[in-house]
Amino acid sequence: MLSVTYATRRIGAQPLFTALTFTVERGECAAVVGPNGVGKSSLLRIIVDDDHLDEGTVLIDGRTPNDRSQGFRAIVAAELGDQAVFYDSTVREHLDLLCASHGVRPNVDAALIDAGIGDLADRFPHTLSTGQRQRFALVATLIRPSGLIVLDEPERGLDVDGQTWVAQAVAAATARGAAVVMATHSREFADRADVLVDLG
Ligand SMILES: Nc1ncnc2c1ncn2[C@@H]1O[C@H](COP(=O)(O)OP(=O)(O)OP(=O)(O)O)[C@@H](O)[C@H]1O
Repeated sequence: MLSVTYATRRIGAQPLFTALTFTVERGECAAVVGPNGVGKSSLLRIIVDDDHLDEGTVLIDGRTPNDRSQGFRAIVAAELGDQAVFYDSTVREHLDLLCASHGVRPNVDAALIDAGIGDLADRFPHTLSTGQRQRFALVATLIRPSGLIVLDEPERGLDVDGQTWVAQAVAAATARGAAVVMATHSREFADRADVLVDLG
């Protein structure tokens, strides 16, 4: 599903990572780990075509990332901590709109209940707490159809129950055949991953 080959990214003359090579198959979860500033988010941004490699290749289902392509956007679902929201649409309305744009009608309320925020469906996203908003952002990423799910520190801001929910949601996604790649500072998430990409 995701193939990263001899990938090198530099900031100025300074290499972030060099000749990085790994693959993530459908049904697998990869954890990208390493200290602050080592290049985890940069790698994820390259995968979603929001940044570029200096050398090497990233292929998703054999194709170079291209966020202008509808086909690419249909396959890749990402939560990189930069979620924008409409000020006057509720949590449920955001998810209904997102699902409609992907041509699906899942049970939005059930997904919110599963994420522990079933009581927040009629709230505006900007009124949510940090952890509630993170759960909402993750539901938005996980509820739509996808083949590759890209998550930047999904544990960010979450309490223990929230982290347990994310772990279960990621396991459910891989069980249905999606590939997941996540940057994480969670030892537990890293230990559970099928593929470990250590940039440290
Ligand atoms: N557009 C940019 N211009 C200059 N420096 C950048 C740019 N993007 C990233 N960097 C630098 O690249 C390095 C890696 O950043 P990145 O966000 O990928 O790290 P990270 O491993 O995700 O860190 P953290 O664990 O803190 O989230 C940092 O030193 C960052 O300042």
